Amino acid sequence: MSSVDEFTLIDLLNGGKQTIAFQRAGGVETGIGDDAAVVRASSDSRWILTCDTMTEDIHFKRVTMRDADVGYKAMASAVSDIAAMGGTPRYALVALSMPKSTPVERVRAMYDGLYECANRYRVVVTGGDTTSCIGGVTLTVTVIGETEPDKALLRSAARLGDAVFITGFTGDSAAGLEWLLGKNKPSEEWDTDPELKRYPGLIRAHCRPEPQIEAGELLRRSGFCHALNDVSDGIASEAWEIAVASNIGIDLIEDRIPVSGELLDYASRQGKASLDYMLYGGEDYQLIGTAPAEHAVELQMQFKEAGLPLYLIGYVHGKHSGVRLVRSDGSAVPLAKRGYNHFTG
Ligand SMILES: Nc1ncnc2c1ncn2[C@@H]1O[C@H](COP(=O)(O)OP(=O)(O)O)[C@@H](O)[C@H]1O
Ligand SMILES: Cc1ncc(C[n+]2csc(CCOP(=O)(O)OP(=O)(O)O)c2C)c(N)n1
Ligand SMILES: [Mg+2]
Ligand SMILES: [Mg+2]
Ligand SMILES: [Mg+2]
Repeated sequence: MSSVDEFTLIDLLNGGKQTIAFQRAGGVETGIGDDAAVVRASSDSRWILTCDTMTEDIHFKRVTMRDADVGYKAMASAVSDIAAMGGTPRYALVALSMPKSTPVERVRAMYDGLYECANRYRVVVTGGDTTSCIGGVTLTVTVIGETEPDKALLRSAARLGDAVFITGFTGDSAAGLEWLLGKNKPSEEWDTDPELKRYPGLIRAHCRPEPQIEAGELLRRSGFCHALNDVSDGIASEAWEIAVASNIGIDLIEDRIPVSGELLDYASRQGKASLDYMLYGGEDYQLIGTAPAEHAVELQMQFKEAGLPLYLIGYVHGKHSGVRLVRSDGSAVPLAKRGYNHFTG
């Protein structure tokens, strides 16, 4: 596996001849390649289908997340891909694999967290599967959401003349993870230990991310939104996905990307650039997207009325040329398509 990165592997597995005839028929309007698939439900409704997995030691450790956080975040990350399509989450299926020795209290706590998130976003858990395994706990959450015909917000819809927006702070989750790993204390103590308590916002961003369902629905209803993606692997990687899928170029303006006070403080104390966490960290679950520049301010007003932030952080230009970062001095530097990748880093 060492020679194949995560995205090449997905293409390799799903691009073969045998997939073409049957797999691409049957009412599938958007197949593999976006945050979720879109399939025809009825003449006035579309289902949105997605799943996300959380695996012990890859997505969480005992020192980074409490059991309830693991369940909460497994649901939240899958719900986030429904937000990334502008959809409304409806149902979920949960697959759980765990070693035979797992204490029942641990699973109970995970499910408390999982249902807390499901209730918050009005998702009904309708089933799943449970197995034993060798190694750590794995939770896979499949979410089924809904939207109207032709309303799903795709990565491929960015157009020349669009502004690029983001719904909130990024980088906090990656910094929170680094902080928790560095302290190496039981995660149960993250809101009582005086030292851990120093960065509650960073820890919360990592352990209790908020999928942007309300923002996604507002973007869909506004009729202004073109492309949309959720930030699971870092802004750079997600902006690249929009640029490639839409065959356009994106310039992100460094000074416009919002940064939290806690991240600024944390990064400066570590002697690191906050921008590195924001661009390459991941697990933020904010929405990054594009809308025609002439409607961007109106969109911002709609967000303000709904009590939600929306930051304009860049623009779409010309032909496909990847993603660049415009620095304070006006220089534009190419951004690497770097971010979290399961098989390369
Ligand atoms: N093992 C797989 N088999 C089929 N499709 C997959 C597999 N893994 C990922 N995909 C699809 O590839 C696309 C990209 O996946 P991923 O990068 O995990 O999405 P996201 O980051 O939005 O959660 C999605 O459309 C997803 O459904
Ligand atoms: C212990 C630990 N190490 C590293 C990470 C960082 N990490 C793991 S997966 C991931 C990216 C998001 O997960 P992925 O499975 O790629 O979600 P998707 O893009 O499919 O939604 C990140 C940043 C973590 N959360 N926990
Ligand atoms: Mg996604
Ligand atoms: Mg994935
Ligand atoms: Mg995802």
